[in-house]
Amino acid sequence: MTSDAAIPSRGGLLPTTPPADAVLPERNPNAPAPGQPIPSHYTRCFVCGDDHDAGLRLEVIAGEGLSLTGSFTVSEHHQGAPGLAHGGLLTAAFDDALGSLNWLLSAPAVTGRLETDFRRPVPVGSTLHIRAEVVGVKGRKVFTKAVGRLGSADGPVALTAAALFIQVPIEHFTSNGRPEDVAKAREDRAVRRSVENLEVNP
Ligand SMILES: CCCCCCCC/C=C\CCCCCCCC(=O)SCCNC(=O)CCNC(=O)[C@H](O)C(C)(C)COP(=O)(O)OP(=O)(O)OC[C@H]1O[C@@H](n2cnc3c(N)ncnc32)[C@H](O)[C@@H]1OP(=O)(O)O
Repeated sequence: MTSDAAIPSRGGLLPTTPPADAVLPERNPNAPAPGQPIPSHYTRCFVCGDDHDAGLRLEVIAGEGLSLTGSFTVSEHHQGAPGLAHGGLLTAAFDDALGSLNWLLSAPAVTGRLETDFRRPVPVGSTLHIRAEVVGVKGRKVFTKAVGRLGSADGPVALTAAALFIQVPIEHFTSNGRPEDVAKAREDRAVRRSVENLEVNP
């Protein structure tokens, strides 16, 4: 067996399950109330933005505590195999739904690690219902998990996922994004709302 030295390794998998000393912080009092929408963070976001012709248009609703639900309908733009959703695209939906949990903590964060288990094919035209929750926080690390069900909130399980988010300063976005998009984003209504919610100044 050969090992591919060109692909860097972190020296073992970093877990998406929280350590024993992780905590469950209080929900931020300024976060959307249970039952209220958690808005998109950027109108051009492929998953949650409304300014994207082929986007997933994920809609997210805050749940109790550090939880939320989300849903989107698979369109013909989202195919991998004929008539079936592309797996990577389903993973993108979970990335965003799990990432939206950070609104409840009101701290900007990016995905460090994301795992998805595909348990059932997801046909074009079906609606995927996601339930996601924070399972622990340690320092800057936010541990999360989610399930996706077909057709309804208690439909058959199609996917399960877990992710580790790392909290970052707002400069992560302003310094690393393509400058012209960052400049335009200062006027983006969804970004402005995010920045207000996150209580940070871009
Ligand atoms: C006017 C404009 C303003 C714009 C504002 C916009 C507001 C919008 C608001 C909200 C947007 C949310 C958008 C959500 C979109 C959906 C989510 C995504 O798709 S995000 C994209 C994909 N992810 C990345 O691109 C990350 C790329 N990676 C990095 O940048 C770095 O590696 C980063 C920040 C993740 C960590 O780097 P370090 O230098 O800050 O921190 P270190 O020291 O390396 O790690 C801290 C701890 O985390 C662990 N860690 C780091 N990376 C890990 C990983 N990949 N897996 C597991 N653990 C990891 C480390 O082992 C360490 O743990 P120990 O404290 O030692 O226990």
